[in-house]
Parts: sequence; C-alpha cells; structure tokens
Amino acid sequence: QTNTEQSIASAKANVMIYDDSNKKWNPSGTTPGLSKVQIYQHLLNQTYRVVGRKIQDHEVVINCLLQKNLKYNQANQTFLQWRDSKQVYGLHFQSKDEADMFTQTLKMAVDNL
Ligand SMILES: CCOC(=O)[C@@H]1C[C@@H](CC)[C@@H]2C=C[C@H]3CCN(C(=O)[C@@H]4CC[C@H]5C=C[C@]6(CCCN6C(=O)[C@H](Cc6ccccc6Cl)NC(C)=O)C(=O)N54)[C@@H]3C(=O)N12
Repeated sequence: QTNTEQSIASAKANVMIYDDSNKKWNPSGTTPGLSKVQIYQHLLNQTYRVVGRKIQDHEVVINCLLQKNLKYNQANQTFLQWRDSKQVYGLHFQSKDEADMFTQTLKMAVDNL
C-alpha cells in the first residue's frame, strides 16, 4: 500500500554525528551541508523515524527509527541531540522556531510509542 508513512515534521538542519573517540561532531554523509530533515509516522505499525536528505544531492544522511523512551536533549536554542545504542545524532537548525517545532514533534512521537 502506498503512502504508509506520512511526514509530520519537516525542517532544514545540518545533520551531525558525534565521534566519540575524537570527541567531536562530524557532518553526517559525504559532504557537510544543509539537509531537509523529516519525521515520518508509519500509519500501519505506529512507528516513527527521522529521515534526512541533503538539499543539494539528496544523499540520505540520517534514517533513524525512534525507539521507546529515546533520550533526547535540546542542548541550546537551535541544537537537538539524541542517542541510540550506536551513536549520538545532532540536528543544528537554522532557527529557534524550527528547532522548537521539530523537538515538540519528536517528543510527541516518542510519547506515543
Ligand atoms: C564551537 C563549539 O562547537 C560547537 O558548538 C559544537 C559544534 C556544534 C554544531 C554541531 C555543536 C552544537 C551545539 C552544542 C551544544 C553542546 N554541545 C556539545 O557537544 C556538548 C559539549 C560537551 C559535549 C559532551 C558530550 C555530548 C556529545 C555527545 C552527547 N553529549 C552529551 O552531553 C549528551 C547529551 C544528551 C543528554 C540527554 C539525552 C541525550 C543526549 Cl545526546 N549527554 C548524555 C548523557 O548522553 C555533548 O552534547 N556535548 C554542542 C557542541 O559543542 N557543538
């Protein structure tokens, strides 16, 4: 069945992955740059995932299923981060409003799980 997933949040952000060994943030994907990041809700099995694609070349730079009791943190006005079993993701938004909207939706999704 088509469109089993619907986008419930969309924003532009720099998608970052934390390099724990070097204690630094690296851009996710092959080149740094802005991505369109969305939260998709799967309508049949009520799961949610964060998918991000580079604006320039559509490279998928994040495709993260949101787990129940995910630990996330809005570290500052434009930076949202969360960790899963493997790594720490960071989304660096262009505006506080986009960060707030995205974080609110992520919270709602996780609370629904
Ligand atoms: C010119 C300076 O360069 C910057 O501004 C760099 C580049 C900026 C653009 C990408 C980016 C933006 C914003 C700031 C905001 C602060 N910050 C950090 O990294 C802080 C500083 C210390 C460092 C230490 C650890 C680290 C890294 C990985 C995870 N984590 C934790 O603390 C987690 C957090 C957490 C809490 C609760 C739930 C989930 C999670 Cl994930 N805790 C735990 C218990 O998991 C973290 O967030 N850290 C960013 C930053 O510096 N930068």
